Amino acid sequence: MEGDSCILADEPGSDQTGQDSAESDSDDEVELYMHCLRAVHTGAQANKDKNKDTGFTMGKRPSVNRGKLLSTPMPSITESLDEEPHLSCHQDIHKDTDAADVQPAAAASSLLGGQDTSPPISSRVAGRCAGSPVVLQLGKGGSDRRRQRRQHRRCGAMDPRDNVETGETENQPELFYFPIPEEAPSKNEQEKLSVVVKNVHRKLRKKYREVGDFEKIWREHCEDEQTLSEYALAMKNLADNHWTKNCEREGRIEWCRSICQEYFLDGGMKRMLEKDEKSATLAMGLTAASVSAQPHSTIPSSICHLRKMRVLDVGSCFNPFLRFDEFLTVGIDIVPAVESVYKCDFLNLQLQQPLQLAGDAVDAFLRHLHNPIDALPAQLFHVVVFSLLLSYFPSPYQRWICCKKAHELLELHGLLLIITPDSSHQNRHALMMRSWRVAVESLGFKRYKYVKYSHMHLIAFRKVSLATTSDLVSHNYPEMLYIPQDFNSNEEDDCADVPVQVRSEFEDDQLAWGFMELPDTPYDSDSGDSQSSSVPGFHELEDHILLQS
Ligand SMILES: C[S@@+](CC[C@H](N)C(=O)[O-])C[C@H]1O[C@@H](n2cnc3c(N)ncnc32)[C@H](O)[C@@H]1O
Repeated sequence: MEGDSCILADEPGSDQTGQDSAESDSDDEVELYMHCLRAVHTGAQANKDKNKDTGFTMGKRPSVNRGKLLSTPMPSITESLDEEPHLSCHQDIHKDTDAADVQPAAAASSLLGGQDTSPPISSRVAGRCAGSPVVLQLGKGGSDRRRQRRQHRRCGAMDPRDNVETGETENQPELFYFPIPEEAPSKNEQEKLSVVVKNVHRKLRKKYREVGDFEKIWREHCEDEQTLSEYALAMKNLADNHWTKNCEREGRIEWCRSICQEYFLDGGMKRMLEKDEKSATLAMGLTAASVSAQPHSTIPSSICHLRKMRVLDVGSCFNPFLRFDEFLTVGIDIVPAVESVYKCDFLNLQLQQPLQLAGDAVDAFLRHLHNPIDALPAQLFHVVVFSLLLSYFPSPYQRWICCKKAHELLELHGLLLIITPDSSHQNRHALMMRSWRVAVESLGFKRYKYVKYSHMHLIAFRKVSLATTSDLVSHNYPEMLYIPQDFNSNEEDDCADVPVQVRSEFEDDQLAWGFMELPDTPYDSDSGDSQSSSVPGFHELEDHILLQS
């Protein structure tokens, strides 16, 4: 899913959204395509059994897994479903399992018979999809053809005139190519892994709600090595085997990288400082001429003469930043999933006096840290990353402690990058994100960038003051770092050892298609630029980032 939504995030209005292909036939084709996908996803086993009954010998059929069309992982389709309501389509899918199961192979045989006369629309659908082609045979002629296709679907997609053994047909029908996404077989595994991860979060929240004492709960949690190891393995597996394949374009790690590049290397920080200086001096009543003469006096020399950006990745798990040369990365985690990550509980990390060393020496210090890490000097890093970290904690106060620590660990003008999961549309949790902003800014940060991807918020804060400006007595800042799950007491009921309900594939696709309609709108808080979206109201679905279907 990440990959899908990313299309809009990065290139709103690009033709990858497929708007140009919403022609009269496309609705039906998309529906058929869906139908076909369901059949392939869910019907493989049922196929075998049913074929025994019907005498179909699918095993003899030439494989349809040929002629890969494109390497893009997921189809990019925005054509709306046709006039049949989704629900009935869904029901159809179940009703027509028999037909759907056998249809692709029979049709594929036709393709092998050399009757490839696919019209352009088919190649457009196919051309934007990955995987192996499945061919559906359709009758000839405009509306007749459409009627026939509907009939075809309702009565069971197998055309009685087709010879399922040879794949030959009486007429010479048009052939439509419908690809099968390659990730289908691994989807179950992905779901299971995401359930492992989500259940850990849920259990923690449940305990917190029951016991209330987050320090006690946290201690017990950190001692539960088996759960933690399972979690780490599941996260690594998701990252290695699922996300890398699915989320080429909307990757949070790439986002972090590009923000750092832009801010530190491409003049982003300089622009921000100029702006700050202008605002400050204008506020003091100076003229524009004297404003432009203000020096950026506060930039630390380690940033002025930057060799590598020093990155602290908290909750690193599998050390995703290690592969980037421009970073000197220190990954920490309560349960490292790879050797290069240091074991460290950030919540209990001790902070020491800043090092008074030259840049080289600081880099050397970072390269020779001891495992596990219990303490670190303040003002050591240019970047602190919380990627999917804060929502792990059951209490807003823990999130707050983390942000406060990040502030202390950052050099002046350093960046705190926060990524937090949320699959709802951009405006749904606007208030929540606003409260996060106020809370984090109260610590001495200023928001630099914000973007909503399909399944997450990504926010960059820059450290603008050495002192923490928060006033805990008069404000409730920690509580402001809330997430919707903090208030959802039902979510954990009985979840302890029961797999959480997973969306059906149909729901997945509805969601996916819905997201493709959304313009994603980067928001630059400093410039105030935002193209806010008017978006449909999806219901809240937690942590879909873990299930980037
Ligand atoms: C959802 S995973 C995110 C992994 C990775 N950052 C990513 O974006 O894919 C959250 C990680 O935070 C780690 N974590 C949770 N609390 C932590 C703490 N107090 N200190 C360090 N790591 C922590 C967990 O062990 C887990 O590996």
